[in-house]
Amino acid sequence: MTAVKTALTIAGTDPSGGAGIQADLKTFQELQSYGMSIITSVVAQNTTGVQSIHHVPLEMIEHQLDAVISDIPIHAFKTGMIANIEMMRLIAEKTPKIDAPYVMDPVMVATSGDTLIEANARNFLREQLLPLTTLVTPNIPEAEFLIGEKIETIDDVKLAAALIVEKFDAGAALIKGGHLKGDAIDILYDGNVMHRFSAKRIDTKNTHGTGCTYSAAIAAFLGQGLPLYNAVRQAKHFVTAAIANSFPLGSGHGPTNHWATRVEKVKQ
Ligand SMILES: Nc1ncnc2c1ncn2[C@@H]1O[C@H](COP(=O)(O)OP(=O)(O)O)[C@@H](O)[C@H]1O
Ligand SMILES: Cc1ncc(COP(=O)(O)O)c(N)n1
Repeated sequence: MTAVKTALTIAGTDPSGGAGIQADLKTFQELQSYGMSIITSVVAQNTTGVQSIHHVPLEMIEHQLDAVISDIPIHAFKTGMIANIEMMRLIAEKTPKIDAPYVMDPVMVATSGDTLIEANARNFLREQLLPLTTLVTPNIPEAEFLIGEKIETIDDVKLAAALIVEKFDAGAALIKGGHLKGDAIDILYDGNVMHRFSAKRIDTKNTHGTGCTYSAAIAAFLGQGLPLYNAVRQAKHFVTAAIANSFPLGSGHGPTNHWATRVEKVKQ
């Protein structure tokens, strides 16, 4: 029996390697989980933006899910880009069969500003998928959509995190402060306690894929058996190092740099 833990991502692709499935698999690998992937949409994108999107036929998404679920134990999984209601419905049907933590990155808009999910799918995500999650990880614009209010201060962030758990029934909420001013402060509400994770803001435009990397790291750590707080703490350390080591690849928002993050883990 091997001690290796598996992590599965269900998401869209990024051929330029910075976000989506590619970022998730790189993160799983760096964190020594065995990475697996279900592709929902093939996205032609790079550091400057999204050029076109091809949705994988629903039946093929189902076959990919069945192939993995029927054969391999899944210790944790995450979802990223799920573009439309039909895909969401399929995922809502299939994933309860997976007895493992579920981290949802409610991807709506890429760092470049391009929209990645259909407008009518947002409500479905909030109403049908959120209650299935162990943790949802919205950035500020995504959290604003989920609660239907503007978020400007850390107090607003805390209120939003509480609402997402108590009103919309997410298992826990981690709201990421990358889009606010000042230090990069994220708030985790686990249904009981409000936790705060803070890092110095790094002066860089190379933030393509930060959200994907962060949620993939959390999923990997949960799959390795860490409790939620500890998984987020390790993942925050990992994503901050990946941003600090990012580099100006391409002419737009460069990617975070996973392989330069081989740093010692923080003491819990
Ligand atoms: N410039 C930055 N310096 C340090 N941390 C950052 C920076 N930008 C984002 N982060 C952190 O990266 C993680 C991803 O956040 P964010 O960029 O808001 O997500 P998304 O990619 O979904 O928009 C969070 O932990 C956030 O605090
Ligand atoms: C397929 C896919 N999924 C997600 C993102 C969001 O990336 P970011 O972390 O930069 O917001 C993306 N650009 N492409």
